[in-house]
Amino acid sequence: MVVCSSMAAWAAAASAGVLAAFLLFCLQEAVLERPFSLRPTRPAKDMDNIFQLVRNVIPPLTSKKHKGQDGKIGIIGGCKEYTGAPYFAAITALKVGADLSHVFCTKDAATVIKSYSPELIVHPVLDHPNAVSEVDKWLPRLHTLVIGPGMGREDAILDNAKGIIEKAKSKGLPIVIDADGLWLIAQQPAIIQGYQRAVLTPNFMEFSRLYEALLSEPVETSDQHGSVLRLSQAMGNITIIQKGERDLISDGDKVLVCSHEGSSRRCGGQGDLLAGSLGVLLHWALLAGHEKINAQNPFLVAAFGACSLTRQCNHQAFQKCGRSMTTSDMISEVGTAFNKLFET
Ligand SMILES: NC(=O)C1=CN([C@@H]2O[C@H](COP(=O)(O)OP(=O)(O)OC[C@H]3O[C@@H](n4cnc5c(N)ncnc54)[C@H](OP(=O)(O)O)[C@@H]3O)[C@@H](O)[C@H]2O)[C@@H](O)CC1
Ligand SMILES: Nc1ncnc2c1ncn2[C@@H]1O[C@H](COP(=O)(O)OP(=O)(O)OP(=O)(O)O)[C@@H](O)[C@H]1O
Ligand SMILES: [Mg+2]
Repeated sequence: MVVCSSMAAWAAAASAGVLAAFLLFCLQEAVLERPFSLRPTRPAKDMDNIFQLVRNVIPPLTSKKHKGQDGKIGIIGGCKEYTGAPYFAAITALKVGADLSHVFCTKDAATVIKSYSPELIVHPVLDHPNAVSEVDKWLPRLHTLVIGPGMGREDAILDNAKGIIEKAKSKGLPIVIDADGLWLIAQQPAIIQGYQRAVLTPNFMEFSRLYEALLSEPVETSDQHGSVLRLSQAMGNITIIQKGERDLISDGDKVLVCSHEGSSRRCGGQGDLLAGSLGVLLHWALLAGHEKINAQNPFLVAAFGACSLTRQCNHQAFQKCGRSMTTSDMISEVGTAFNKLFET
């Protein structure tokens, strides 16, 4: 599921004099790569079976819990043009296993999003003059925020998103930043730089924008591992998922690769599904505690879980629908995909 195929990573490991160790863990199903680390590269056997680490953080379903304990997720996004993206993220959070999913969107988008699903709680506040305080009231009751799907790029909304991020940071809330949230971060990286309870989930374009903003040079496309590692370091070791043919995940120290089989169908909305599932898995990974994840970085464990789940949903939906597959078809697969990967 996780591969070591980068020539650059190979060369870096070899030059560090640890080729034997590198070869050893390349042979295993799931490996972790530490290319370009200034410290000696060493195999991380404790993270070899990362699927198992994801399984370990899944909360048991028991009769002793009350509503909310398995996750209350907030999505910041949804405007006149984009109502699908926040819906995909919010409904995926519920289908993965969160108890409550809130969407904070503009007034225009709220009725539309509500009409997609009675399961979502929708707040038409994002273009309100008091948007930041309206959302702030809810933050103590949320476990994770996902900021950006379908948010749009209007200055007033981006300003509100900035204010919401600041409030969330002050409360130590885990934050996923995606889509237009990443547009904001590319303009003003300091908003999130150094806040290690955040995960950024850029697609190809979003990654390029962030990289150029932070490192003042174009992305080195022949060196994907090094690029994601450098960007994470420049962001102050925030976890970054670079989505693509293979998903590269880095916390500035390690690089994980998720190449779980998906399909060649690239309909819009798959990234939104990833962001919503990540919101829940982050909460679970942080709640589980160090022992359950062998003292690994919970943000890496959750990120790997969300990438593999998204790709498995894509794979299953494509088997059924082929070219007509859309993100809604993927969402119908969340339950079985989750079971197959993490509960069997
Ligand atoms: N149903 C809905 O409501 C949905 C709403 N969404 C929402 O849309 C908003 C904008 O998000 P985004 O991702 O479209 O914006 P951005 O990052 O500027 O990329 C746009 C352009 O980049 C290019 N491009 C992309 N990949 C590339 C590659 N590998 N290699 C090369 N080029 C590549 C490609 O350019 P093109 O080929 O069209 O010229 C693409 O069109 C945001 O709010 C998001 O949440 C979506 O979530 C979908 C579902
Ligand atoms: N070429 C590819 N082959 C296989 N899987 C891919 C490929 N490109 C992206 N994916 C997968 O699709 C998912 C979404 O990535 P993508 O780059 O489409 O995000 P996005 O552009 O933000 O999507 P959205 O349309 O929701 O905004 C990720 O899980 C990623 O692994
Ligand atoms: Mg996207």
